[in-house]
Amino acid sequence: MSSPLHIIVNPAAGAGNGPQFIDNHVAPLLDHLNVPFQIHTTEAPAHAGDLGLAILSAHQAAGTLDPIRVIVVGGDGTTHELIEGLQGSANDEGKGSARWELFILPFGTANALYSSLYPPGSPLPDTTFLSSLPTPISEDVIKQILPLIVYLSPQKDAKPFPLPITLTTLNPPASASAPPAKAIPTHVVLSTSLHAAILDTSEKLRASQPGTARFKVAAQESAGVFFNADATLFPVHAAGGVGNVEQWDPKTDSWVTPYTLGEPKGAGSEWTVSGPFAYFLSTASVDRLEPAFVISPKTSLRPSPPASSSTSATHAPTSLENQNQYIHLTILRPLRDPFVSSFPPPQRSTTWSQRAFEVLAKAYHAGSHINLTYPVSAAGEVGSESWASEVKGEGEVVVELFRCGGFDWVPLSSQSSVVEDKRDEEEEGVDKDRARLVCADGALHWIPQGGKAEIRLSVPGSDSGRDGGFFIWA
Ligand SMILES: Nc1ncnc2c1ncn2[C@@H]1O[C@H](COP(=O)(O)OP(=O)(O)OP(=O)(O)O)[C@@H](O)[C@H]1O
Repeated sequence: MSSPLHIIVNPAAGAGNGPQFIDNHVAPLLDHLNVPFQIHTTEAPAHAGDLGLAILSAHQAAGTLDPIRVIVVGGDGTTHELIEGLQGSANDEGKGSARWELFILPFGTANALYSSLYPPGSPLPDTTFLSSLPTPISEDVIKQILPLIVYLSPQKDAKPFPLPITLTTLNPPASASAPPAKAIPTHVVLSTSLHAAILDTSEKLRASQPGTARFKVAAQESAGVFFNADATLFPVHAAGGVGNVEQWDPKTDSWVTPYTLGEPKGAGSEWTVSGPFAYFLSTASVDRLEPAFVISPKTSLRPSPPASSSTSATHAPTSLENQNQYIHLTILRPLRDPFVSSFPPPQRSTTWSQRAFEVLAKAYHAGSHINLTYPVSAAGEVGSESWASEVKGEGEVVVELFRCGGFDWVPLSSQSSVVEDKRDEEEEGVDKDRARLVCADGALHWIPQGGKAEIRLSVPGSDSGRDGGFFIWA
């Protein structure tokens, strides 16, 4: 008998209707198609990881070489907890680590991964193979089970994509004698600066504002904060080749050698990005954080369409892209703004805050923020026409978009130029310099004082059915 499909459902995610949806729609569908399955319900935070470990044990005890297939019914946080719980544990007694194939169903609040795989308006799949169901399946239900339909469809040429996992290590200063820190896995985003600060505030608002509106309230509070840090970007080193650090050039619509940074180091392959930063977000898997907020529009887990010319078909970065080997960074550095830097430090924060909203609002317009350029001359009133960003104009790009294989984030200690955030002062023992704040798929962590975060990418092999790691059906 083939291994069962496992369904991990989080009754606390999103509007809380995952369990009912499984009972009403998924279970009858699988029963009808004679697909064996087991339902596991999370009972508390982090329980998805324990459930994953129990599934792994049962799978190993059964001695099967099948992949472990799990339908995750929840938000990005539920998948994150499953992956985090399994980290370092998937060793199959020397036979290689287990291969996990995930089907994410969008029952969280933001559903970043699902809406990146299926942006609003995506074409619906052919579901004629479901026409024998006693009750016809509605379009609304189909839109929530798209990965499952790909898998269950009789056309069996589909296969899951490798899911890149970023591994973040929060290291104390080199002088500190601490045991090596355990890496934090993320499958959606790893961020610092404004995005992490927004999550920090929005978690505090979760009880009073369960919907996505709380993110906007939190953004108002932190949009003018400057985060003092340096980042170093590293190239991709993968079996598929080496991929240099590159920067998106909206004027030519192509990836090019970084052009807003100084000179590279490390034999020309490593690049330093000096702060202060306002926004710093990395992802290897999603182009959006919610259906309409397309913050990293060049990121996709789906292979790019075959290139028309044979030269570009064998080009290393394209193949690395198709193996999901790049981390994409979306960066805003406020002092690159000619208006902001023309003001004395006390007024920079409020000036920048308006720019930040101007830019991030454009992410809601199909990710068009990456095409913005600063006006060439820093004249005119803040908020006026001459202050506004242009689209692919003559000035410097507003958003710096890079792709790389990994990076270090090194917070610098608070300095007078940093706008310090005073809101958390009631928290005992926590340093208030929020450049040390890191958000890993919505979970917040602090980099030790004087230390740094090291972010590296782990991508499962995609050529052999028995390769371990996480794969995703879509
Ligand atoms: N039985 C439970 N009771 C309470 N909390 C739970 C339970 N099971 C899981 N959780 C917690 O629910 C939280 C929310 O889940 P999840 O992040 O998937 O949904 P979300 O926050 O609504 O959506 P998204 O992450 O897409 O924004 C998780 O962080 C998890 O720790």
